[in-house]
Amino acid sequence: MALPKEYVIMMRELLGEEAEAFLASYGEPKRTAIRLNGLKNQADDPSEGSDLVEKDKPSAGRTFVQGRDPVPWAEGAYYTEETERPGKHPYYYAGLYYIQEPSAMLPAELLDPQPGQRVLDLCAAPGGKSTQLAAKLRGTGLLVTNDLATERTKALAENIERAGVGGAVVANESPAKLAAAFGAAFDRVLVDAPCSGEGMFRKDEDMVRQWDAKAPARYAAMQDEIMREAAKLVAPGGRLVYSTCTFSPVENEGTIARFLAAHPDFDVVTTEWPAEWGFAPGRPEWLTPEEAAALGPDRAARLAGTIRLWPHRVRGEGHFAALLERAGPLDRTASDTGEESAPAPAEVAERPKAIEKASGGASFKDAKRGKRTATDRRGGEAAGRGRSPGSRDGSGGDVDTMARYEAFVQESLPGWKPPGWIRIKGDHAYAVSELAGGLEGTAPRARRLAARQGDQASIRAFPSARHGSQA
Ligand SMILES: C[S@@+](CC[C@H](N)C(=O)[O-])C[C@H]1O[C@@H](n2cnc3c(N)ncnc32)[C@H](O)[C@@H]1O
Repeated sequence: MALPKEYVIMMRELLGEEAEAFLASYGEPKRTAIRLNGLKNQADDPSEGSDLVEKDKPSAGRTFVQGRDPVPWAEGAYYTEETERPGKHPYYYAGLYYIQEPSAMLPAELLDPQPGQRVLDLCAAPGGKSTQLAAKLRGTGLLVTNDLATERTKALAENIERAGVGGAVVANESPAKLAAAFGAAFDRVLVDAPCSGEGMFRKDEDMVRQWDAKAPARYAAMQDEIMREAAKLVAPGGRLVYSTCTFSPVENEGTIARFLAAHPDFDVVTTEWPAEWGFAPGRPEWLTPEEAAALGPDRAARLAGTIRLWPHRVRGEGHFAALLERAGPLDRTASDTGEESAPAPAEVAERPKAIEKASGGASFKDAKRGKRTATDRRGGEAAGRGRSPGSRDGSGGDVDTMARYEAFVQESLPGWKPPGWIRIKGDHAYAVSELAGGLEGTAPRARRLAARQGDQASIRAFPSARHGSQA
């Protein structure tokens, strides 16, 4: 593979004696893998949860991975051959697995969301890490999955839907707008940042063509801005993973150093991994003198707790990941185990102040009182009485669709309650998680975002259950 000259010089300077082994890795095949979707590869006994790989009765997805090498750092992930085409298999279209580069599976593992938590994936498209995070939530809690690029967000929404994710909200917003809408509401935040992509040269030769020596500095400025907003979204005691698929220090240790210097309430969490996986520590000595001075020697040394994945050391492509924690007690509103269902609106008494504030307070009080808007109905309640079929409800929903949805539930699913409140969008009915209260139905600002979307989804709420127009 022909690498840019300046890139080779830069990597030789960084890696010294190790550079030859690193450069030789470009002659090796790229690493490929799939990750079983824990939300769909259920074992026969539902009480067995999503601990699927150890079970005796293989689901269709598990049959597909039999005999393959597991990716050791990722739950339910297996290497594939470079020549295979798992994207053409019906199981892929059924959402039984997701095709994901093995190193790219590390950030979600590091973030390690627990069932019941509120999780934000800020730069999420096309959704590899979001689907992984969703599987870890096991249908509980809330996943807000966002990307700034509209076209990419459409692919993200499709992947979330194919994976059968419940309780998710897909957003197409700037981090600043999300920070204004939600505040510090998330237990876990992932920033899988746009980057110069040096770690993906073997996987995607377009990345080689697009690279130039100024790219790392350009991306670093973008990363600083995203991280500034991301910090506002992390709850006290919450965790933030920052990851890239590049090697340049200014986008990795540099971004974390600049972030920590500006956010004394965040610190690096050091994790330990089996030596045979080949993970390497971050390199504080690669900071610029300015970055090092702004952070101070003690905090700079903490950067050794970040993780570098080098293609000549791990069975995967190039990656960087940093696990950060915000100081303070984590004030969980959902249960720690997350096994209980989400509270009904009248019970959401311990909703974080940040959401309450962002939603203007009044609507939250309405929710506490059990008052509902036109789109905030549970199955079985009457819809659109006194309104002509086809007229719009309060936030762009179609009253006729709501009526057909309710008739369908009454006739075909008597007694069934959706696991959230119902929002009508076009000819679909979505059950929106109660934990998304700051976004839909309670937050006037965020509701405006959703309402102005036209046919370009700005915010799409994904259901735990979804019913088409035949409803
Ligand atoms: C490395 S990719 C994310 C890959 C994704 N996490 C996955 O696992 O499939 C980075 C993403 O950041 C998005 N992006 C770029 N600038 C952004 C910004 N300011 N805010 C949010 N997302 C942004 C890009 O559109 C791109 O989809």
